[in-house]
Amino acid sequence: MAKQYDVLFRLLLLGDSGVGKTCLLCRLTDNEFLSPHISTIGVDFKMKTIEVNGIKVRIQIWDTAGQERYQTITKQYYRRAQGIFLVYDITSSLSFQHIMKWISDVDEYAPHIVQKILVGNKHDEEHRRQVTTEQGNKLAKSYGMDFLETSAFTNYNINKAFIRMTELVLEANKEELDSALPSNNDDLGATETEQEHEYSTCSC
Ligand SMILES: Nc1nc2c(ncn2[C@@H]2O[C@H](COP(=O)(O)OP(=O)(O)OP(=O)(O)O)[C@@H](O)[C@H]2O)c(=O)[nH]1
Repeated sequence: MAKQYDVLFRLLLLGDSGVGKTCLLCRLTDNEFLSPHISTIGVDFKMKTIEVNGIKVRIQIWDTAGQERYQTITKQYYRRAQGIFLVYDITSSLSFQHIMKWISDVDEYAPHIVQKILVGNKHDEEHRRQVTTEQGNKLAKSYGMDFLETSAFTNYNINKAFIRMTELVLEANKEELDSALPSNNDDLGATETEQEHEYSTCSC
C-alpha cells in the first residue's frame, strides 16, 4: 500500500488531571469538545496527519492520565516521545505550580532531544483566570520553551500548537531527515504495517 505520509512523530500530552488534555486532543483530531470530565486511564492515543514545510507528518499523540496513580505507566511512554506538551489550566494556579514537577519528570525520563511546549488551556474561562499570560510566558522562557494559551472549547490555538510542535520536532531532527528525504522516504517513520503495530502496543 502506498504510504500516506513521509514521517511519523510521537507526541505526548502531560499535565494535572482535569487541565483538558483529552479535550485538546479530541478538538484536534475530531473537532469535538467533551464536556464531562472522564479521567483518562493510563494512556490513550489518536493519530493525525498534517503537512508542514511540504512534509507530510503523521503524528501519534499520546494522551496520558494526569492522576498520580497512573504515573508509573505513563512514564514508560516518555522515552519514545519526540515532543511533549506540558499543559496547565489557566483557572488553576495549582496546575501551573505543578508544571515544574512535570518538567523534572520529563528531564528524568524523556530523551534529551525532546521538544517541549508549555500550554495554558481554558483560555475561554477568562473570568475564572488564576494564572496570567505573563506568568506563563515567564515560566516558558525560563525553560527555553514556546508558550501558547489554548481553548479546547473555542478551538483557540489548537492547530497552531500542534503545527508549532511539528516544526520544532522537524527542526530538531533535521540532519536525520535531510539524509532520508526525499530520496528514500521508506526509511522514515513507520510503514503501514508498523503503524498497525503501534496501535496494538498502546492499549494499556
Ligand atoms: N471551559 C473549558 N473547559 C475545558 C477546556 N478543556 C477541557 N475542559 C473541561 O475540563 C474538564 C477536564 O477535561 P479533560 O480533557 O478530561 O482533562 P484531562 O487533562 O484529560 O484529565 P485526565 O484525563 O484526568 O488527566 C472537562 O470537564 C472539560 O470539558 C477548555 O478549553 N475550556
